[in-house]
Amino acid sequence: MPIVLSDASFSYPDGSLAVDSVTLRINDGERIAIVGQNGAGKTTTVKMMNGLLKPSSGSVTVDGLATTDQTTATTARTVGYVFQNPDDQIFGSDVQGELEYMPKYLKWDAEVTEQRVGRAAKMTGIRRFLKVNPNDLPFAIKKFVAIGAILVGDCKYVILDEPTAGLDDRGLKLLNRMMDQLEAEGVAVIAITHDMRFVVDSFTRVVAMANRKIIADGSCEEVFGNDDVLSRAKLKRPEVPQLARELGLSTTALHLNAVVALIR
Ligand SMILES: Nc1ncnc2c1ncn2[C@@H]1O[C@H](COP(=O)(O)OP(=O)(O)OP(=O)(O)O)[C@@H](O)[C@H]1O
Repeated sequence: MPIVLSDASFSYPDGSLAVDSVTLRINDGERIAIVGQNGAGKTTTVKMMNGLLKPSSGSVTVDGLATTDQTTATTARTVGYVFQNPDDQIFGSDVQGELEYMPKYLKWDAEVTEQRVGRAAKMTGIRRFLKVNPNDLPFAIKKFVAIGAILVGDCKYVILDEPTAGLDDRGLKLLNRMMDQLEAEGVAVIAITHDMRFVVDSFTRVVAMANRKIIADGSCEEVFGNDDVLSRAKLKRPEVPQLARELGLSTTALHLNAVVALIR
């Protein structure tokens, strides 16, 4: 069962329209990158997916249930949302406590809690920091604590807001490995990102937003091959496909090995 936004719009209480009539379907186990310039409406769109915001008009359903008919807490159990800034999410005094917050709130038994916390800590590479205060951790590790706290739950959809910001190569590898594991488990990953290299390396579907609307929804090849979309969404083509174009080799090659093969 999917997440379906149908002509969903959202206006903030001050009256400003942030998302204008967006229609989008996210299937189980999909990987989708949502891209577009600041203020395009990306964060508002994903907050509608997990019930943090309810559409002002149109509808948002998660596995067939309208978010307007459910509490945010109920929708958020199916659609996890990892905030862009871990400091907006983390409040536990140690990492273990942070990871155990949801199980305690939902009164899971000790065995299930231990198993889910262990799995989330392993997937996010934070096992050796369980006794540490998150505020004493570097930003990148704190980001993984924030992700881990969401993965403890049994979400079918995980939203990551700017997951690569502040990550080095090691963090990026860990993030990709974690996304591969989620994909293998049939969990959909929806990421908002300004990192176009991450998009071409790690996603198959790209949704581009501009001026509160979706202006493109397709494969990386389709979106990064479309000059009109790139200019309207103010996106920069990643270096490798840009180089392939400038050398007159290909308008669709995205990865270095494809470009090297063309040169050879
Ligand atoms: N709490 C709010 N009150 C009023 N307007 C808001 C609020 N939050 C966002 N907006 C406005 O809604 C529009 C869409 O914002 P949104 O945060 O969804 O965009 P975004 O694409 O996620 O941007 P960014 O990449 O900067 O996070 C913007 O014009 C923004 O100024």
